[in-house]
Amino acid sequence: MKNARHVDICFSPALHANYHREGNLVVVIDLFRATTAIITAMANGAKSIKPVADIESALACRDNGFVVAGERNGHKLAEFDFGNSPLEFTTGRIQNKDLAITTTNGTQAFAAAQGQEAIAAALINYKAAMQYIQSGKQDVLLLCSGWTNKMNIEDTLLAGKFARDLLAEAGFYSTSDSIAIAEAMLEAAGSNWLEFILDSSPRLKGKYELLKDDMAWAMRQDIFNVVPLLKNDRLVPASEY
Ligand SMILES: O=C(O)[C@H](CS(=O)(=O)O)OP(=O)(O)O
Repeated sequence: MKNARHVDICFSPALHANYHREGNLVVVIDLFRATTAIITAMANGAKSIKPVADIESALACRDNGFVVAGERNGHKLAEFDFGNSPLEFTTGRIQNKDLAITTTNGTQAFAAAQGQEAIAAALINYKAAMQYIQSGKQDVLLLCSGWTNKMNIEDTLLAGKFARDLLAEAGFYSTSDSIAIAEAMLEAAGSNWLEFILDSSPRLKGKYELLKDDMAWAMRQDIFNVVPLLKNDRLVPASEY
């Protein structure tokens, strides 16, 4: 379709090479919790955020003046200043700081997107991320961080919401089965995503006590208008949307 923009969903960073299209915009999604945490940190004044795939490289960033955030399997790592809870990134702790962050899944998705135009998206910056996507001309790849290279429910729901809203507009199309899968899940979830997620995912139900405040934060829509944009190896604010 001439001039129309293709929309696709990749359910895991491990599948990224199969979905990549030259020059596409990669929208990295990690609702629980990496992109929600990154957006919160940037909205609260972080100067830049460097997603780092491995623990040693993230810690080494301290030598270059970064504060560091590190999490694996939901738990903050020893020696790090922050874990992966968005609620930790308060203005008092993060304003004017350069942050390096490594997490179980989200920072692996940014590693897959390295060298491409990539933004961080969540529900908390949904409208701003949509406006950023709409303002471009490229094909769009919604890249779910998933869980340890597998598909997960929460990122699929959010990717389905972006896809549905983009495809409702003129100028976007898709040929991908991923869209039908994500939209069917979105339909099944109805309006109470958190209830649906907890009912459907033993993994997240088991983590509910640990993550419940962060999950509630992640479910809030459009509280920030910042869009973190990957420039070289760091996320910086795109313009305000
Ligand atoms: O801590 C997180 O939010 C997750 C790990 S898990 O799903 O809780 O095990 O990391 P993320 O990279 O944000 O998916």
